[in-house]
Amino acid sequence: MTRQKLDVAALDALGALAEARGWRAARDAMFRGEAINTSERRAALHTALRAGGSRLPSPAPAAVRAEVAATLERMAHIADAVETGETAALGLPETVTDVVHVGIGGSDLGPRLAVEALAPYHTGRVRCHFLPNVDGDATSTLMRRLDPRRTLVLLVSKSFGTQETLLNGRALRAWLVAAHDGDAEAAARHFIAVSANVEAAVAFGVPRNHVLPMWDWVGGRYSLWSAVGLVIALAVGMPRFRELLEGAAHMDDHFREAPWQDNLPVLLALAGIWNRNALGYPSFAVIAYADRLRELYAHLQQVEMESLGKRVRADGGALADATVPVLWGGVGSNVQHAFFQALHQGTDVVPVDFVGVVRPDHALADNHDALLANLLAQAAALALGKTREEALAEASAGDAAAREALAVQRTFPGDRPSSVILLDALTPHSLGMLLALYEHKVFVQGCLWGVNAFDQWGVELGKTIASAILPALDGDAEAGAAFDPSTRALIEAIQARREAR
Ligand SMILES: O=P(O)(O)OC[C@H]1O[C@](O)(CO)[C@@H](O)[C@@H]1O
Repeated sequence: MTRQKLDVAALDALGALAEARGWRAARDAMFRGEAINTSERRAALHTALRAGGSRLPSPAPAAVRAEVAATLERMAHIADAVETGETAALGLPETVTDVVHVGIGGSDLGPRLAVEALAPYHTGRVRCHFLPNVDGDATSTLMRRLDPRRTLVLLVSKSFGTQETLLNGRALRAWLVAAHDGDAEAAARHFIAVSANVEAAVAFGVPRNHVLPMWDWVGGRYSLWSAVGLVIALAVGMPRFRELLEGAAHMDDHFREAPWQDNLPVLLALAGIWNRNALGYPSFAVIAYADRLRELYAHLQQVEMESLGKRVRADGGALADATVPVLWGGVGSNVQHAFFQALHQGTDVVPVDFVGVVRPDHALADNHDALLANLLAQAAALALGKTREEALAEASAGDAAAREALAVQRTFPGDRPSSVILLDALTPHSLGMLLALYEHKVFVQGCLWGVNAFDQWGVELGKTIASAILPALDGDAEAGAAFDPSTRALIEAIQARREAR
């Protein structure tokens, strides 16, 4: 259900634009595995990862489908072994009670969201922990709390070159080696890696038969459907993981079959384009009225902003329009008591996607009714607002001038757009559908804006500078001299305070 500020004529014009930009041909090229990620000369074939759950024949290359099937089999062996406690047969530790998933960005956000969202489906065989950040706080806390002999570490990095992941991996390796009295081989049994760079994972010390593949045709932010999602399979079991894939595949089928007028990803995309380009709204919020979807907006931040945060067209030409709005969000009803004031009466209009769940996984019906009532109320309040006359009728105290002043404060402009997405229940299947819905929304917007939604050159510069700063922080004066005055001053301030201790 949407309350977008679009009339039929505007929607038809946007649909005609999508048709003129060839969204259907572009979509089919993606599903076929053409190199649509032109700057990296790669396919974007995340849909092939879930094609097994599709009703439609997959146009992805047979070799790709075979690799996907083989990898799913390997994941199933591992997940089944963890569930039955027969891990030793796979060269893993005899007992596994805890799994630490080490990875960042796309190698973290999607899997973490899914593991949290599917809590009622957890088998309970293992506890799952996530270690995305290079901040040593979380790493050292985990090393204090967990029993290394019963811990399985998943090193998840498409490139196997990500600083945060490698540093945490090294810290955990040292912890495991120490727990095995210096026996590196025994410690290596605790590692599984998921990477497109198998040789780097092996060089790190992960046994070759513990490395699951990734491929250059899967973007990090689209990778939870691959072995990157092994932690999901460990948490909920492989049959549930396959249901997640199936849900996504059903959304793929809908995206492939439905005309734009009925096509949910296309309609979401067109509403977003209208809000951004016709109405000029600079941001967009996703509010889930479900605690278990608390990480949804964070995952979508990467899916939308890393994909569409581009300032030139895929062919290098200048863009005609602004691209991705800032995506932010949180969990309702908590955020009603935080930033909703600004959504209702602030000077900027922020379109909202409300995500709700009709049937909860608990018996507290009163709580759930209140949750849904809040969702519906917020969408209605944003749309309808409250006129000055209505506010005036409510203001009883004081003289006419005071009542008038109060009424102005209590007026809501309304006419603020939102969409409501309701899941029947939060299951592996519906979660798969929801996440694929947004992936395809992004695809359509990329198509209309003419940008490459599958590269992310904008994250490279900071990484390069951080590598160069490291030796300067360690006291290499020559390295420090190369930086701009602000960076130099900050490095010196940090060094001075370290020395002062
Ligand atoms: O899986 P990797 O190679 O460690 O990369 C992690 C993340 O880093 C990024 O490249 C951005 O820094 C993301 O696109 C990616 O999901």
